[in-house]
Amino acid sequence: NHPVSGGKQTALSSVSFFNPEKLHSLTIQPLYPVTPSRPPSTVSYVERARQHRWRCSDVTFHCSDGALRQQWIQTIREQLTALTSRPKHLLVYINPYGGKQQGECIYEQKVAPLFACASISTDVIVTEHANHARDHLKTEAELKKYDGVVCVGGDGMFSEIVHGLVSRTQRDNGVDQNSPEEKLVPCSLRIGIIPAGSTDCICYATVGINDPVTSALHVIVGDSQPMDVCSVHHNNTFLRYSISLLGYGFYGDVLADSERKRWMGPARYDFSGFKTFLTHHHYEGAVSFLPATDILGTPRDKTRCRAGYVTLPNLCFCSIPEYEVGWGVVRGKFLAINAASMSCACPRSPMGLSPAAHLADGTTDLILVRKCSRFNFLRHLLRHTSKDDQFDMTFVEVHRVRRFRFTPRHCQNDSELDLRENGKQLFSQICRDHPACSCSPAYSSWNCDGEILPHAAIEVGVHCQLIKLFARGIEEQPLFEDLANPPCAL
Ligand SMILES: CCCCCCCCCCCCC/C=C/[C@@H](O)[C@H](CO)NC(=O)CCCCCCCCCCCCCCC
Ligand SMILES: Nc1ncnc2c1ncn2[C@@H]1O[C@H](COP(=O)(O)OP(=O)(O)OP(=O)(O)O)[C@@H](O)[C@H]1O
Ligand SMILES: [Ca+2]
Repeated sequence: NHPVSGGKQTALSSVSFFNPEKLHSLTIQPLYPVTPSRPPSTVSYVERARQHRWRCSDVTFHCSDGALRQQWIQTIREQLTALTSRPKHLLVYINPYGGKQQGECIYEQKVAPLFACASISTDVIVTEHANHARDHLKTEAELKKYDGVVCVGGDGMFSEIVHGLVSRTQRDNGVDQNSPEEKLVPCSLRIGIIPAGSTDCICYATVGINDPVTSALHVIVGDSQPMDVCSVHHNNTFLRYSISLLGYGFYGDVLADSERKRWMGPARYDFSGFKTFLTHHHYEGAVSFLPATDILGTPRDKTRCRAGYVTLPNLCFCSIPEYEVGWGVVRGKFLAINAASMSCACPRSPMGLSPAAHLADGTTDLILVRKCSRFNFLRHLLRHTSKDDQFDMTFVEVHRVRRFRFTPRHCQNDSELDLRENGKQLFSQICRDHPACSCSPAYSSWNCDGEILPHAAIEVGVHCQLIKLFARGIEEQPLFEDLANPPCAL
């Protein structure tokens, strides 16, 4: 019996509302009265749009009965207070130099107004240098004050937050990160990513799109998506964590080259990708791995990690002793050795490096691309841009694993670093000896979520569901009728 109209109006106050059926709503805003006797009220809510985008809309209710109106607002407030998963106080880090250097602008214009509308208070830190956010989280931040940490930036910025939070959690719990066998303690605070980077692969694979408003709305409604984290060690020394891609050979060389071209912005990856493709270096070594034998899926099946995918936590990291399963070893010359702990879907490759990889199953997909012709490697790369199976090639193999190690051929015991130092010398010596050959250097670098690692010989273990994001995984595309449905009133 009460007329409903759309459109935004200035709010007097706001509370949030959530209808799990179709709409994930946000706020009800009792408005300035149109006439003093009949003040309308506006409910803001989340509406699904195309390609996994979420948008904030609102609906205005007019009610002639002031008491009834108050009752509506009261009821909505009570319902919202009962939603304990929604964050109320967030710590926000903005990288002003990520991606196209739009981080601050994106946050101020698109995200801050939504947080304010949802009554979320924030402490905002604009970072002043690389690792500012990581070190602040590791040592100073008063984490008890917050319900979550949000980063505005790309995958590199997200990685900083993960390193800060994971290290802090281990330190607070007396866990030694340097031991590769150690079981790490999961972080309690959820992490939100407002995409403003070059690749935004974590955001793309956990939300389905790199759109700041969509990500802000996932934070507001208090979504939670657990994620695996790989720890990387060298000689019992902790190096880094990886959440998306650990890549040696092609992706390591692309990254090393692209770091020198940061001024090009996101286009640096395409430039360096093309250059690395032409260079066509291969690297020799041995990969040993512990296959995940107790899981249902394989990297070659057609299942996709989608919202609501459930894993069996009791089958996660370290639950099966290594000696029961046995390690596999593959030796040879490789163009690329990639470990994808999640699909690594991104705008360059909408299905990702490993389309069937799961966000939170305690495994990583180890992809070995053996030395092959440029033409065949191009065919393999091109398949990342379509639905064709990039693993269905004789020179490619893929294993779903819980741990793996890589030893480069020229690495003997602890002398790897010396060799690496002298790597260029070694390479040029070889090439002087064989002037007509097309030798590859002895070593590539590991690309660990967009950071170069200082060692080629590494040991990697997957830690099942070590962190949680303000996300829900990629939702199956809703039917068109759902999009057309008008918002539900209370
Ligand atoms: C012919 C087209 C083939 C296109 C094949 C594209 C496959 C792209 C797969 C991208 C996977 C990204 C994984 C994400 C890694 C992130 O943790 C990390 C940090 O942000 N990003 C990068 O390291 C950034 C890595 C960016 C890598 C870009 C590689 C571009 C390759 C271009 C090859 C061109 C060959 C052209 C030959 C004519
Ligand atoms: N104030 C700052 N000045 C310089 N570097 C910073 C600053 N804040 C963060 N960084 C560093 O910038 C690097 C890149 O940031 P970010 O991930 O946001 O963007 P990107 O590299 O363009 O995107 P992507 O990682 O998606 O490719 C990060 O590794 C981070 O450590
Ligand atoms: Ca995984």
